[in-house]
Amino acid sequence: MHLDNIPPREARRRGPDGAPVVTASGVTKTYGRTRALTGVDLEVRAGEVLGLVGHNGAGKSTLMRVLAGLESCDEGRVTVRGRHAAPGAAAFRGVRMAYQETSLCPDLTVAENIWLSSRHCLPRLRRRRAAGAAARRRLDEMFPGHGVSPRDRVEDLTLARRQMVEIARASLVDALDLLILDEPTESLGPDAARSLYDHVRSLTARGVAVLLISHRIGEVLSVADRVAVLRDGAVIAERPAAGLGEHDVLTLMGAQVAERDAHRPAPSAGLPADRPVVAELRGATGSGLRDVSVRVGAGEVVGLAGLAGQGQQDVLERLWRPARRDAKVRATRAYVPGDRQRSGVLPLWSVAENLVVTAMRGIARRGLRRPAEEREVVRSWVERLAIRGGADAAMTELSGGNQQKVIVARAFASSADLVLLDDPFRGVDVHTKTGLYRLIREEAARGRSVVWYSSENAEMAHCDRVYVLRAGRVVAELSGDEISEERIIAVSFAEPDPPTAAGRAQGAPGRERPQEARNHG
Ligand SMILES: Nc1ncnc2c1ncn2[C@@H]1O[C@H](COP(=O)(O)OP(=O)(O)OP(=O)(O)O)[C@@H](O)[C@H]1O
Repeated sequence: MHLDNIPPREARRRGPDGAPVVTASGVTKTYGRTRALTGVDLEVRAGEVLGLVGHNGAGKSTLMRVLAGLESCDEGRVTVRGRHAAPGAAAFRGVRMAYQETSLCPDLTVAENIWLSSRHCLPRLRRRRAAGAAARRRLDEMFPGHGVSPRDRVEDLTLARRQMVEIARASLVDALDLLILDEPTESLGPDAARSLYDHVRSLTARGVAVLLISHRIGEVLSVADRVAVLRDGAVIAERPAAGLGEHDVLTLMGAQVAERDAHRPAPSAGLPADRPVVAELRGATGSGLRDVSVRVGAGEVVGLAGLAGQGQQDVLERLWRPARRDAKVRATRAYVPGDRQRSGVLPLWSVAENLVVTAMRGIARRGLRRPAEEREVVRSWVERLAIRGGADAAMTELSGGNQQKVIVARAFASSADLVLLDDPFRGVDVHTKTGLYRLIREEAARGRSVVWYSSENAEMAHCDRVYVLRAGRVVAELSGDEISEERIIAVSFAEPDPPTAAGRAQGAPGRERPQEARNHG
């Protein structure tokens, strides 16, 4: 059967729109002492988008795996179109899931990955070509201008492109009944996210059910027909999205809404002359940067903003490894990488080991480790960031958001004077984010410096100063009241200067860029 030909509704094995596709009844799931789900009742109906929201560790991913037939439950049952189905049963074939961390094999190509997960719908002969063609068609349809070739090795793709392939992979099946999207837009730019939701609408119009998990509550409310709120493993509310406000949802989730905008710095005008500079780039050029000058004062929180892929990671990289003459960094440094699966998490180690690994040296005396002091450091960070799972849990037992908290805690637990953050709060719930903003300001008040790239412009309001980058150049330096989402967007999209001959030769600005690089914001 041809992959891209989703049959017309009457030919599909689905009921009328609105009929339950997958239903969970009294589902309970425990991992050791952790009760991830407690008696969940939830129904996903044909032709609807059901939004699922909840704090980090609420049980969203666990519930998704149970609903997709990938995991068994301890109590309760899951039915597909009214019939009881055991995990792995053929009934789940039309239920597909796109994972937040992606499920792709990094050392295989895009086409090979597609063949692995969709081989039952592909011809046996010339399979690589068929898988490549199907992948390209679906990517073109979902993410115009994606910039992915079926021959690309997944490992070489950016986070955003990997996410696009993951979503396309999930939707490639001969008869899609339910598409589960776990934090699909955390690594995508606004254009790619818009394209995705256009596609979601075309799927629901054909009767496919979509389950959307996201911490971006505004996005959920604008896309979903219904919203279910999961709290500590139980569905505590299920409402139509129309008429629900962001504030209502956050309150149901248990977030302290009033605190959200606290912890903003007092407005300042630029870097005070008397503040020592701990790190500096002077006219940094090459590997993505073009004459970038950036200064970071002691105890300052400096933001890097602009559309994604405009050189922000290169600035962080240059401050992290200041090998060249144009970089002067006096401070000791810690780095929170953007891609936690590739370079952040030490998966075979416990939470405590992951957390203390950078602080160990500072805690040790005469080269000897001090286990009691290490345990105390770990305990205080687990408590401070409310890391669900505890110090002794294996890293892989933690939910995605809690893993991210450990990586942030690891950087701040070190004795580094300068903490470099590469979009660190992806997948972190609103309540935890509030705690992390407070943490950043507290650490800055103690004299620590922070350089922070965020794909969410609103977060930049927590910075003292912000450099906005475009095509590898700093196009604006904002401080105090100038820092606002609107201003950053305006500067990011302002007409670029006409390219110079030298610029054209280097090929940086003024050139057509792929969607992913152009549109993250
Ligand atoms: N394989 C596992 N082993 C042990 N505990 C687990 C495992 N998977 C999940 N858990 C625990 O179950 C709980 C629910 O985790 P889950 O990943 O479902 O949360 P979530 O709502 O998806 O969180 P996030 O928003 O951070 O992704 C957490 O306390 C987590 O530590």
